[in-house]
Amino acid sequence: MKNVEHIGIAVSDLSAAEKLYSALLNTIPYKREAVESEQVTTSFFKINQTKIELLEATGPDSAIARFIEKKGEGIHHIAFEVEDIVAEMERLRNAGFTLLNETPKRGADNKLVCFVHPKSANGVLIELCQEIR
Ligand SMILES: CC[C@H](C(=O)O)C(=O)SCCNC(=O)CCNC(=O)[C@H](O)C(C)(C)COP(=O)(O)OP(=O)(O)OC[C@H]1O[C@@H](n2cnc3c(N)ncnc32)[C@H](O)[C@@H]1OP(=O)(O)O
Ligand SMILES: [Co+2]
Repeated sequence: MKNVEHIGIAVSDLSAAEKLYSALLNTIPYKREAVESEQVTTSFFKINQTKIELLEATGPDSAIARFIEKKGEGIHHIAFEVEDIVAEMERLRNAGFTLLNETPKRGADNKLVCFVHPKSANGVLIELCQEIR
């Protein structure tokens, strides 16, 4: 793992959350991006080497919609940057972690991503992301 790439926060109203986090962080989002496969729209703030990713569901089957329904708005996941996501997935599988996708999938912000089940990580949803070079 190289660094904490972003912290994902589930929000019900992305525009309202962007205004709030712009005031809180004293900066504005550097990008908004829809990820249709995840039924989310994301908005990214950059704070030096780490980012905040706000996520709003765009459909009822979205993981974000289910999360907010069950737990309300809040921290949804922690994403770590990795050099080689395929090798990291293999390492984690061999170490007994439950992965939520067999192969890396296209994420936001020009990344390949995969997720580790929260039950494998003390109740925290973990995302691995590798820059698409
Ligand atoms: C990829 C685009 C973007 C990016 O950065 O590039 C993103 O980050 S997209 C983020 C949204 N997508 C995902 O989260 C995909 C991976 N997530 C999943 O596959 C599901 O959300 C899953 C399996 C984590 C939970 O699925 P579901 O909610 O349908 O199942 P349950 O409600 O039965 O939950 C099982 C168990 O896990 C607990 N849970 C659920 N979500 C979280 C969470 N975010 N953090 C911690 N714990 C979570 C839930 O409470 C259940 O626990 P239990 O004790 O049984 O109540
Ligand atoms: Co994420």
